[in-house]
Parts: sequence; structure tokens; C-alpha cells
Amino acid sequence: MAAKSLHIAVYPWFAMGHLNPFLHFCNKLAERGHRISFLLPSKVVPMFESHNLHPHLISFIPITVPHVDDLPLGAATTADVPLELFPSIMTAMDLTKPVVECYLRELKPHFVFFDFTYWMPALCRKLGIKSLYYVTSGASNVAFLLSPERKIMEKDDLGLVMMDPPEFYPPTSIRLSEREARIMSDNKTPFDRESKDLSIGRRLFTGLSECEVIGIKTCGELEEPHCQYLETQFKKQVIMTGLPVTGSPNLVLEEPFANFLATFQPGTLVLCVLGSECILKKDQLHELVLGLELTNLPFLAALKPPIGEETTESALPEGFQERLKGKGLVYGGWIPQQLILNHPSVGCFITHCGFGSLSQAIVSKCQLVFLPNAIDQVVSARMLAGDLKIGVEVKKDEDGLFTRDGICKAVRAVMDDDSEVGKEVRAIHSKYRELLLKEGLEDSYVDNFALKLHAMLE
Ligand SMILES: C[C@@H]1O[C@H](OP(=O)(O)OP(=O)(O)OC[C@H]2O[C@@H](n3ccc(=O)[nH]c3=O)[C@H](O)[C@@H]2O)[C@H](O)[C@H](O)[C@H]1O
Repeated sequence: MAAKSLHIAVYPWFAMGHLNPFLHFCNKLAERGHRISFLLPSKVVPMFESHNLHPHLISFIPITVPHVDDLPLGAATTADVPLELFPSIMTAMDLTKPVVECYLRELKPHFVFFDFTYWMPALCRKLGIKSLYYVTSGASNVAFLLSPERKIMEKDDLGLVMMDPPEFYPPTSIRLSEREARIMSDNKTPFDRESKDLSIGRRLFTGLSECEVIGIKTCGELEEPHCQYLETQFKKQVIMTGLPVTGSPNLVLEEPFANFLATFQPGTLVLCVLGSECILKKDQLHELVLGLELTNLPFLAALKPPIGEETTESALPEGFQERLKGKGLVYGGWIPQQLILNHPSVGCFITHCGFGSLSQAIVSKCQLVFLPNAIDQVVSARMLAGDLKIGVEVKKDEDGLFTRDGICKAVRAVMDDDSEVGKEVRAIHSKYRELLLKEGLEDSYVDNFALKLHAMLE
């Protein structure tokens, strides 16, 4: 007998790197007959309509993002503002709590799926609704950065403690630099707007501690030990939802990419994409593109304009585009990453390790180079490069800066035929690729997830 249809309300952090994975997962749940009330910024609704595969089951509920003093007019997600204004997006999201409460009273869902709204578990308890914290960035970084062993709520400055893994963390080679260690606990973190109690670490930790159950976009083939560790530490169920590995079918590569890629030998081109949020400073953008030039390999790089620059093209080193014409293309806009990743010419993928890109990277046939940006991406990169050894991380100095030589060295390490490291990561990567491409793997996780939710209602 078909399991009873659940009614789930979702309210993701106003970032495309969260909204997209939540929608993907809602499509998978709607495929199984469950009803979804998807609360999201009004501005995003038109973009999402075309990706709603079950409009009779998934209803978008537009939320007006309140204006907060220093936000540009109309800003609704992190894609609309630089990193230093993320706190204002967070404050705006917190200001929607009364409206969200009204909707939840009216909708009466069985569950609410949330992430950055630390107040959601308490609100759900008041309304008799179960709350699930849905982690879209994988398990290893949440376990490393936010484990209860870290005592984030008691310690003001975790400082150097964060450089090493928590005591009972699964065996790992992951270590953070002093600069990286301070990002999660430094009171000047982007979310520390009202007081240190709202630092990003405390915000996320509160949500994880107070929710009834944790869901994580990952799979046991990659992060089983980290999910078990989180279950032990947070003393609650942690349910994996699998990794989306198949892109949208029947999409055709358009210009200028189709013609450009067609000119190269199979497996020779380096693709570099740094996600929807990463904005490099101009000097680092120069180091990146000059490093790509040093590899003597063809490349396609999608890079947002640095702060203060109108376009990416105008920010490039003098004469760079002319010098590289035909061999290198630096693109300032959005590119169809997943489609290009699967093009036969592409042989190496430099990724910032956003979890959406990581799952695409692992099932690609490319050699992998990691150039992480946000702190969760740094931990994911260290786990994949240091523990699983499916790629190579670009070396950075103690200030978190990389050089053109570092870029070139990491790419050559995985692309040179005579590189032992290249052979090792290629063999290990193909093992994980086969594991993740196993027929029906993601669906088996989603089926199991739905069963466990039902069990919570019995
Ligand atoms: C809060 C943060 O959100 C981030 O999202 P971000 O967009 O940076 O990265 P992805 O998760 O790879 O998501 C990026 C998605 O956009 C696609 N894409 C991106 C650029 C482009 O030019 N073309 C594309 O098709 C890419 O294929 C992927 O599907 C990260 O999760 C991070 O871990 C999380 O903490």
C-alpha cells in the first residue's frame, strides 16, 4: 500500500546554493506523491517555475524580503550582494518570521525543512510541527566545524582549536590554517550583525541542536562515518538523501561554448568554475588566469567580475584575451557547468568545492583540482583531496592566497601523463564515480528518507 502522502513546508537560506538543492530534493519527494509548500523570496519564483517538475504537488509561496538598511533595493539572495552584506540578507530573513508563522499556522504541514533560520525549531514546537534541518553542503564539513564537541555556544573564540578535528571525528588528515580556523568563530564573521550570539557558527549550531531530525544531501559511499559521527554527537537521527548525479536531460550546449569546445582534443581542456557566490579579488583573478596560461592547456574559466570592475573581461591582465585567443576563454557570466563537464574535450575541472559542483565533479570523467572559497568548501576539499585522494588541492599561503605557479602545479600534477599523483587520483576517482553512478542509488536514499519520516509520525 502506498505510504500516506506527507505535507512538507520548506524554507531554505536565501542563497542559490541552498534554494537549488532544496528544490531538487522537493522534486524527488513530489515524485513519490508528497506535497510541498516551498517558501522562498518572491524574486526567485519565476526562475524556479521552470524547474518545478510537479506543479500539482509543489506550491511556491512567495515571501517578500523585507528591506534592511544597507541592502541594495530589490536584493533578495546572496547572489545579489557581496559577502559583507550577507548579514543583511540574514537579518531580512529573520524579519520574515511573523509571516512564516502565519503561513505555517494555515498550512499545518507534517514537517518543516529549514537550514539557516535558527528560530525554526522553536517555532515548529509551538505549532506542533516537526522540524528537519536539511544540510545541503555535505556531512564532513558540518561534522568538523559544528560538532557539539566544539562547545560553540560556550566559547567566544574557538580560535586555534578549530585547526584540528574534534576528538571523536572520523580518522582524517583534515587540518585548517590559523586564518581558516578563525572564520567560523571570529566575531567579525559575515553573520555577526547583532551580537556574537548570532555568529554563523552559533546560528547553524542552534538549528542543528534544536531540530528534531537532520537530513543531509550526501551518501554513505562518500560520508557514512561523518553521518554516524553527527548522529552520535547530536543524539538524533541523521538521514542521508543521496547525491543528485544526473543533469537535466536533452539540454543542448549553446554558443559560444559548443564551437569553442569542439576545437580541442578529447580530455585536454581545463574547465574552471567557482560557483554562484565566489568573487575573486582582481589580483587573485590574475593569478588564476595566468596560472591557466602557464599550463599550456586550453581552458574555459567562468569567473564573476571582481568587486569594483564592470566586467570580467575589463579586469583581465593587459592583452590576455588576445594572447590566448582560441586557446583560452574567460567568461564573465553563468555557464552550463554540468553540460560542459560532460563534454569530451574537458579533461580537468577546477572547482571551488560547493557541494552541488562536487557531486557533479565526482561523477565526471575529469581530473579534479580543488580551489575552495567558503570555509565549508575548504573542509570538503581537504576531505576529498587528503582522505579520499580523488583530486588535488591548490596550495595557498597563510593569508589564503594562491599563485599562478600553484594553479599550474596542481593542474599539471593531475594532467601530466607521467605524474604518479595523476595516475593515483584518476584510479581512485573512477572507483568513486562508479559507486555514485550505480543505477537507482539516489532514489534508494530518497525512498529510505521518506520511510524514516513516516516512522517519525507513527
Ligand atoms: C551557501 C553555499 O552555497 C554554495 O553554492 P555555490 O553556488 O557556490 O556552489 P554549488 O553548491 O556548487 O552550486 C552551484 C551550482 O550552480 C551551477 N553553476 C554554477 C556556476 C555557473 O556558471 N554555472 C552553473 O551551472 C553548478 O553546476 C552547481 O549546480 C555552496 O553550495 C556552498 O557549499 C554553500 O555553503
